[in-house]
Amino acid sequence: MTDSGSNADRTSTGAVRGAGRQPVLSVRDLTISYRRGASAARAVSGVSFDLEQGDRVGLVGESGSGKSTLASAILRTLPPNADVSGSISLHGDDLLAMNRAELRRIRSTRIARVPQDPLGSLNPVFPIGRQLGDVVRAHRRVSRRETLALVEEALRQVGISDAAVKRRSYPHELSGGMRQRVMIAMALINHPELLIADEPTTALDVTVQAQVVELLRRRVAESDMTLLLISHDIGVISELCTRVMVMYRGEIVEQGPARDVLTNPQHAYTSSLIDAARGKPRAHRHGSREVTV
Ligand SMILES: Nc1ncnc2c1ncn2[C@@H]1O[C@H](COP(=O)(O)OP(=O)(O)OP(=O)(O)O)[C@@H](O)[C@H]1O
Repeated sequence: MTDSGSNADRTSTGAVRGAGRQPVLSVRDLTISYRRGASAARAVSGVSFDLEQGDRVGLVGESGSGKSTLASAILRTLPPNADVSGSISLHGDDLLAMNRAELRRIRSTRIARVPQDPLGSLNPVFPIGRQLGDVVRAHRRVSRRETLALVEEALRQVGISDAAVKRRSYPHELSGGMRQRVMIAMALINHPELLIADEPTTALDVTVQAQVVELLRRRVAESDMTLLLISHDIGVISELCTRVMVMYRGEIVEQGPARDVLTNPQHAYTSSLIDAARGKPRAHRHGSREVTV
């Protein structure tokens, strides 16, 4: 991850590591506003960063800081009332200029998403195996038999050992943890370069959360994938991420190696987030504004 616009100063380490290679994702001066009637509210303000191959970057920040807006811009799923300026490129390809057909081609094969709510993302009327198979066949010319083999392999890779049976299950027949495993299988089945996970464990029981975090960690490491993980949970970030970006009111206010940011935060807001995660909420000053987390 290289810094290009943040006001934190230790992010240059990523720039050295990525020198000479094209980043997987490059975001430059990204600004996003939502139109509401005659007015507009800015949700993301002049954000710039790079993600290099294999980077696992945690995006943290309080509710409303712009994390999901940033992720939606990268996924090209912003609502029609969003105005975007700046640039986002995926291995040099201009994501913001892509038309629908181009976006269909890159979704799942180059960029994929693990959602917060698997139930809302799965189709209730089809077995999960069929839904995984549809994702494969949307992008590859493979026989039914090959599709089935790929689906069962994908399910086994996320720890679903009785894949031949489980693939016939409907979403409502599975537990929340199982459904999230299915979503991870679906996100990875076409080997994307970049995985965006938006609060992937928030909707799960605490015990299942740990298993899903471990699964994500293993699968991302096995495939040397680039990960952008949005989370409020500093614990999840420290388990999964090598680097951290902190968003505050639409800006990236701090970024750097996870160990440095989480043990020695430079920005008062980041300290508050870490204290909040340790159960020590407190108020601090940010600029002229009083903030409580
Ligand atoms: N569709 C929309 N229309 C108008 N404003 C929106 C829309 N979506 C988000 N916003 C506003 O944009 C700002 C950033 O919201 P966003 O959801 O990106 O933050 P977030 O950091 O992801 O928050 P959370 O952690 O609660 O998901 C907020 O002020 C929010 O109210």
